[in-house]
Amino acid sequence: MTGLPARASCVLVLNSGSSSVKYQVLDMDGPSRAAAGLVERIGERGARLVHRTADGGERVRETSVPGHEEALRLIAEELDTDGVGPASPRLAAVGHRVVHGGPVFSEPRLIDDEVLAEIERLVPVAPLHNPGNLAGIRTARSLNPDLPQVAVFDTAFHTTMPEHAARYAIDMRTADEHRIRRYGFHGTSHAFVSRRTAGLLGRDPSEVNVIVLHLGNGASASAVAGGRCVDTSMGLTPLEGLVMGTRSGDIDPAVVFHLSRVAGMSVGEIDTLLNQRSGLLGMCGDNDMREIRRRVEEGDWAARLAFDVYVYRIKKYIGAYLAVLGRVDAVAFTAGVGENNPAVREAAVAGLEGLGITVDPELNAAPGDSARLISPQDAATAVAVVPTDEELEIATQAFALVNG
Ligand SMILES: Nc1ncnc2c1ncn2[C@@H]1O[C@H](COP(=O)(O)OP(=O)(O)O)[C@@H](O)[C@H]1O
Ligand SMILES: CC(=O)OP(=O)(O)O
Ligand SMILES: [Mg+2]
Repeated sequence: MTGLPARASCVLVLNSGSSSVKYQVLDMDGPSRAAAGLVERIGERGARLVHRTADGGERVRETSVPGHEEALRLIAEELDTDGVGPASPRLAAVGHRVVHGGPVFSEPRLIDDEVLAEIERLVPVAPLHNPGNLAGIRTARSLNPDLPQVAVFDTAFHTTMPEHAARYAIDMRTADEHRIRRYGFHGTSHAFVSRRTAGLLGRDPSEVNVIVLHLGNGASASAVAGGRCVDTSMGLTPLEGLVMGTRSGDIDPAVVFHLSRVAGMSVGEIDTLLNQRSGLLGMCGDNDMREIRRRVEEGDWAARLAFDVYVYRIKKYIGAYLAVLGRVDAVAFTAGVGENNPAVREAAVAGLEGLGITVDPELNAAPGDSARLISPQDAATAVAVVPTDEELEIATQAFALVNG
């Protein structure tokens, strides 16, 4: 990366999970990707870093990574080699994905001690996510205390939800005292994808209604009216809604009482069951859709049932959001499963032809890595595959914030 001018046009984006850190450096002059990578299995055996350079090169390091501090130090070393490390004058900011922003944060925020303390207070409602986000922020700050750190919240896009969509029908005083309401997550992705979908239709986001289906490891649906979120499937925590890799999504809350009273499970055990041992994994032993599809093709009964429950839930949300929006211009599939799995897309809209929602089998099956329509040309509602780019969205928001 020699020959580029040394000015602060780059943003380092960190998506710190409990056992992994995904990162990218984006040069906002392009925008173009200056570097990207992943440290996985932090605190476990077999930890490794995979670093990709702008010219398509790859460097892999297999080494012990006991915690986030060591992970970020490794990342900093690799980025230094490419001239875009945390001390480089080319960096304008670090943008952090923060999953839970609670009721306070509806916009990206420059991180100070107060913002950090609030993210910490939200750990109980995002136990799988906020602790990793915090570790990433603290370590990045210590590596270069002078570099602006910006938090971009998964919940921010959903703060436009009306009260009737955000409220649970429970005792109002209890709800308010404990800030219990539906917050929604993956908002950075829902915002990016709904906007891109409008672009694909050649229309302004303010004119179109879109149902976005973000189907990754975590999965959520949103109803977006004229660029604003009016409902989404995740709630107080990222457990509500669609069936996910390891999370149940919607269940009768009385299942929790039953597991406690009848099965004798503790709250912690039930939490682990619903968040980490349920969903696709709990139903068939696999949470990777590629593996599940392979098993379905072989006639595996458990994989078939898990698949059917997964796509049936998606279909129910499409129907619900059709009712919420009144008129739907497009249904957009995104994230790992949504972008790559034609069988899921086909099954999720099967039977909705009467509502104007259907896919063209050939377009749906055709591989591709850019935003594209997969519905028949004369369809009333467009169905689209729209790759998400949460990192680009985070970098864009962080860069805009530090540049006033
Ligand atoms: N080619 C593919 N076909 C089907 N599923 C895929 C494919 N590639 C990735 N996936 C699915 O995407 C999931 C991960 O999605 P991703 O959006 O990367 O999740 P996250 O960001 O939550 O880790 C994997 O669990 C896998 O099931
Ligand atoms: C909020 C959430 O579920 O995030 P992820 O998909 O990264 O687990
Ligand atoms: Mg993701």
